[in-house]
Amino acid sequence: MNALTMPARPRATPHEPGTPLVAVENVTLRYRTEKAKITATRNVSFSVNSGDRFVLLGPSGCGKSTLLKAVGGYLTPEEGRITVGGRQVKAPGADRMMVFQEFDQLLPWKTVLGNVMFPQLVTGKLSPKEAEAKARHYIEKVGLTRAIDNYPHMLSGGMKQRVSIARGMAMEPDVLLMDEPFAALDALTRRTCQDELLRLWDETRFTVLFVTHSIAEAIKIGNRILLLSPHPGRVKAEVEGVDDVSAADGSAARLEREIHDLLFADEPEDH
Ligand SMILES: Nc1ncnc2c1ncn2[C@@H]1O[C@H](COP(=O)(O)OP(=O)(O)OP(=O)(O)O)[C@@H](O)[C@H]1O
Repeated sequence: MNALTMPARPRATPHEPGTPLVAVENVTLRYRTEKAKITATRNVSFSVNSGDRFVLLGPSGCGKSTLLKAVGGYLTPEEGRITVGGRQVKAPGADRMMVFQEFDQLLPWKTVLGNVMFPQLVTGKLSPKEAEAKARHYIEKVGLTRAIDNYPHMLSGGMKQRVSIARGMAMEPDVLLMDEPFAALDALTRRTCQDELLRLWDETRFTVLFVTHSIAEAIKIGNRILLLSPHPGRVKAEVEGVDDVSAADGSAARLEREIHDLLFADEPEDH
């Protein structure tokens, strides 16, 4: 599913202060294949406040991507409900932009500028002139102004991910949905991209829902972390105040160990 195919949708109206921006309530998500029904997540609840860097963390196959897609409106919960800005999610919308792990999210025949402008033009949200100004602004924010006229094949993996982030941010969504956006990058580039995302967040305080299976990445990116059990995913715990831990005093390493123990405590399989 490509974020670029999203239909235009009015921005969510500002929600009541004190109420969560994203509310996931008792959500069970299932896939139906020819042979079986696969429960990806069972009875999951969490809420994301405006300005949160909320991380979904859990082992491979626990349903993190499935949950993110459901918030994106690409999957409908079999039970429970999801609201964004107080409105029930029923379809994809420009208030929820997704950034994926894969590098091939960009249109190969468009330049960096063209790619970042594209969703604005498709949704008719802005005039071409306004879309260009906004795109240039966010391209500058991700440090790609010098590559603005380049085509995707001329960019490194990290640069392509930064274009995807600029494209998502340029839509100024209520929530940016990021599905392991840095997982395919080499360790050094991954760290740089994480630092850049945090710098961007410092500047604009956008809301992000971020999926990863790396405990270290979750601690670095998130201010709140939801721990999911192995398949099918259920909530194991929520960690708040992650911003307060630091590498310097060893508290980040301690938290990493605690999360590890929580995540990998033995649990019976349940289908
Ligand atoms: N299109 C699909 N059809 C059927 N089953 C699916 C489909 N997509 C995912 N699943 C199954 O749903 C479960 C959750 O998958 P999901 O990709 O959400 O997990 P994840 O936690 O994001 O894993 P990873 O970290 O490996 O990406 C898995 O058992 C997976 O095999």
